[in-house]
Amino acid sequence: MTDNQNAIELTDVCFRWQRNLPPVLSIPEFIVPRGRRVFLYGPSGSGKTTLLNLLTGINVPQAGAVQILDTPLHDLSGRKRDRFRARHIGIIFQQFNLIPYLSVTDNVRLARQLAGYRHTPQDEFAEIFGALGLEEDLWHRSSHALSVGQQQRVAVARALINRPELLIADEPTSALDSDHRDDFLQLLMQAATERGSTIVFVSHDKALQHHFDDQLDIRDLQGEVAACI
Ligand SMILES: Nc1ncnc2c1ncn2[C@@H]1O[C@H](COP(=O)(O)OP(=O)(O)OP(=O)(O)O)[C@@H](O)[C@H]1O
Repeated sequence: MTDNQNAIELTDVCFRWQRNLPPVLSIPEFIVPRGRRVFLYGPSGSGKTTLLNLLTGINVPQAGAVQILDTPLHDLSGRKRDRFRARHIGIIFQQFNLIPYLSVTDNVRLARQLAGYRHTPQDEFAEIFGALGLEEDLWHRSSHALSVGQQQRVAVARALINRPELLIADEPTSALDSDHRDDFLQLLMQAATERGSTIVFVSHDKALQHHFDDQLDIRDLQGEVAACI
């Protein structure tokens, strides 16, 4: 392993969902330097979520290298990838994936436990909840009893509690009205920037792209990869 300045390095990646189908992703090279904030867009079905699944090690490509934070995910077992993801990557899903019967705090605590931390000082929860504007009277409420905007903030708190080097977000604003999207994104960016996280953010909403350093069409990543032909 080499210590370099890139958070993400994909080389000659080929990914198919099924052997007899054409590849969904054929990416000669994709590099994101550490601390960079990338807005990723492209038409429906173009492979954005599939790419995020490779970056988080949920899936591995049939060919090529996926090097994340100096770690070759393509060489790791599923169990080691799960462990790496829990410790180093924060993920915000489109549907949030909160556990409805757990409280706000316990939803976030779960991310700490999955990453192997046995104890989390209350201050750490208070800090991230405060940064995201989650008032104290919500901290012990079940997440099913929250508004969509509140659930979204809890999902961000859960993604950031382990101070992840890499933050991955898949359409996290699609359930918000346009008035709340910019506010939400500002909170998200501020909290992530304070933690020095690299961000890859997928959205169809081009109005959000000015918050980011780079705007990238996934179709521009695709190219010829020998193992894919
Ligand atoms: N689990 C799966 N099994 C087989 N094919 C899949 C699977 N998931 C996605 N696909 C296919 O892979 C292609 C890319 O899908 P993906 O979800 O990555 O696109 P997307 O760009 O994220 O789309 P959207 O903007 O609609 O969310 C599509 O043709 C889709 O049908």
